[in-house]
Amino acid sequence: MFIDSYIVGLMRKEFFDPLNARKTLLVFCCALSCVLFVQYIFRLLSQIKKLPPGPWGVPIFGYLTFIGHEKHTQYMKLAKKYGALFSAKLGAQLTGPLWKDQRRFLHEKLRNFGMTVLGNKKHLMENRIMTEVTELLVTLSSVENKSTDLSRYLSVSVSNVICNIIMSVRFSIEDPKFKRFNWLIEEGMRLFGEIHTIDYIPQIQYLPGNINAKNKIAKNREEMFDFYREIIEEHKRTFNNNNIRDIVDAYLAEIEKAQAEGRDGELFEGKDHEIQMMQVIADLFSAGMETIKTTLLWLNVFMLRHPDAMQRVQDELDQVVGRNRLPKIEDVPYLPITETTILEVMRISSIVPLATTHSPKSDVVINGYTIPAGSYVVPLINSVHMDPNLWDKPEQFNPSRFLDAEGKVHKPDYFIPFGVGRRRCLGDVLARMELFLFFSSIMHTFTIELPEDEPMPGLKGIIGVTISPQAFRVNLRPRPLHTELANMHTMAVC
Ligand code: HEM
Repeated sequence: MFIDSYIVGLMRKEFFDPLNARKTLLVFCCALSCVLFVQYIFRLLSQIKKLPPGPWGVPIFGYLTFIGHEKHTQYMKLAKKYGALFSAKLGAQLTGPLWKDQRRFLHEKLRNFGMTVLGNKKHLMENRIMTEVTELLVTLSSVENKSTDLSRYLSVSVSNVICNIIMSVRFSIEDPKFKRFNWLIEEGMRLFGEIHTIDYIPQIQYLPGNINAKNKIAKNREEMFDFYREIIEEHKRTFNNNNIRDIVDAYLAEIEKAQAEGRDGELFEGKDHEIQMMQVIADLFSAGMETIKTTLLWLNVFMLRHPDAMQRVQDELDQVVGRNRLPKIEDVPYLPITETTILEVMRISSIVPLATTHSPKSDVVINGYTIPAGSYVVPLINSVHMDPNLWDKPEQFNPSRFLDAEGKVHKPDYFIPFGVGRRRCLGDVLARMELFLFFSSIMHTFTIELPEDEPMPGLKGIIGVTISPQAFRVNLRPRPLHTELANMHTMAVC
């Protein structure tokens, strides 16, 4: 109302005196800017008042300059200071329908390949994983009683599980393609970590260091895509709609169906089908490989540091599974000590300390605070897992905290290694199967010991996309074997 009447007055004066009118216009613009600025400040202040408490930071960058490399540790300090729900100005981004379509599609296909806890199909996945577990045990038995770095053996076995599901490919440990592939992924994760601030302030992507990193990422991505392209071409040559072998085949079938129905222009929002497919393959591979390998490494670190806990797992396996076979998924309900050991290592290591960035589409009110539409919401997994109000002595390794009074496994709602809500981990079922089968089989076949002159691995992790343990070595002492395991060892000796 005030501004409208101001404009009317100005128009009249300008009509009679053109020289003065310019000055008046200038004054008007200044006054209008002041009014708008004051309005903006009022709106901002009232918005800030409704936000959860948090640090102010500095203009433009907000709190970003204070976060540093150890984001999760810094956020944990803020959570201690400001409470479970706090805000820090960093930026904003929204997700779109393409993600939803891809997630729905992948979820359904992964279930078809056995990523399910129910029905007959669960054995499909178990069989795929056990092929790799057995192969790993055979390889490890050739290095038993020698100081060994488990990381490279686990890398290839875990990669083979996910590669098999995605594109029916297996690698051998010495395969130069596999080594290069692994190197590209590791470098990609390191480079992404280096330039993560671009997500919040896109303008800084043009700084020389960031341009270099972005160019390297693009070059590496192209090299990986060349490999995927070859795989897709091979799948196209051998495609049979009645025998869908893996995720690549499932995508090819979907594209063929969309073409037949005349809606291929709509598929993946009309984006290039092959590029979409390759991106999904790349994402699934990196999400499904690094996480499992890292958790298995932490399991070994904790077993080295707590031989009594390892002994309890082995005693339980001997009693329930016996010495004639390897553990199976159907044994899980009878192996609470083994299961809670895995859960406790997942809690205490929180290998994915921050979940992905979520973003509400409209304003959301929580505990009286308003989270504005489009703001970043980052669940702090490790803060929740280390909260002394939720866990008794959270710094201590104690698998029995997951056991109830009757000795049954109990997972509280605030145990969230796979995140929460609609963006919860897509691979949680596969992850739980893999962790159980790999860990229990290694424990059943070997005792993990620290080689002479090797330091005990510490708990301070290396920060990348996941938090992984520092390099360490183990001695694998074989455990007395019968039938199935004995045959496996004979194979290794041959
Ligand atoms: C110990 C193993 C794993 C852990 C701790 C883990 C953890 C997580 C977490 C915390 C998220 C983000 C969830 C959120 O933002 O709320 C996530 C997302 C995701 N994970 Fe996992 N994950 C594991 C294994 C796997 C495996 C084996 C796969 C392969 C199929 C996988 C595929 C994915 C995908 C595709 C997403 C993105 C989901 C989306 O954005 O909709 N993860 N994971």
